Amino acid sequence: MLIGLTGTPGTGKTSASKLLEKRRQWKVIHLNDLIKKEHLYTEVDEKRDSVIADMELIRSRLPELIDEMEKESENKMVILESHLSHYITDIVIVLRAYPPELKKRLEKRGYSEEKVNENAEAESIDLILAEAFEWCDKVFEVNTTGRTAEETTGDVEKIIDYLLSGKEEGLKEYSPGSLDWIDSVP
Ligand SMILES: Nc1ncnc2c1ncn2[C@@H]1O[C@H](COP(=O)(O)OP(=O)(O)O)[C@@H](O)[C@H]1O
Repeated sequence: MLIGLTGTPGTGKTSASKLLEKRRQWKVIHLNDLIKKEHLYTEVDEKRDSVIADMELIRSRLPELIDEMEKESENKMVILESHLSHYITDIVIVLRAYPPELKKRLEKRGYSEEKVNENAEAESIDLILAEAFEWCDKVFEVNTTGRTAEETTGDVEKIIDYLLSGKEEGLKEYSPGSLDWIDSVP
């Protein structure tokens, strides 16, 4: 089973996925690292200090890698961690953070004011969640606001355990669409 872990930068995808690798030995593909390592991008965006991912190349590279990892994975489950993962997976967990809190996290990470505001703005209009609805069959939402990275990891772990056991009815608390942060960014 392939599960996407997506969300605006700073919502905690890397922290949660790394904790799950440690805690549960689950297999995780950190897609943004793979894109850079295997040059799966078309160009470098100097201004934004990022790369423009080549989705065709990524889509052609992932099946083989996922196959390999599913074979190594005891429960055949692989997490694809990236703010792009909802373009690839059918099932996705969207991490959310109240934009003013998200801004603090990104400022702490040393992002430029422009990049902080751009991401806070995207989070306030539910951009990633809307894309996830468009691209994915199953969407779950985890609000990380005011919680620790460990608590967020526990939420993600609970969703995945329920999915693995086929008991999705227990995941009502993670149904998306209850957050409205449209007015949270001046
Ligand atoms: N509830 C939370 N869940 C995840 N990360 C959190 C949380 N609260 C604060 N953080 C902090 O926010 C930052 C999230 O960074 P990271 O995991 O790299 O996010 P992403 O991979 O989504 O860009 C980390 O410094 C983390 O410690």
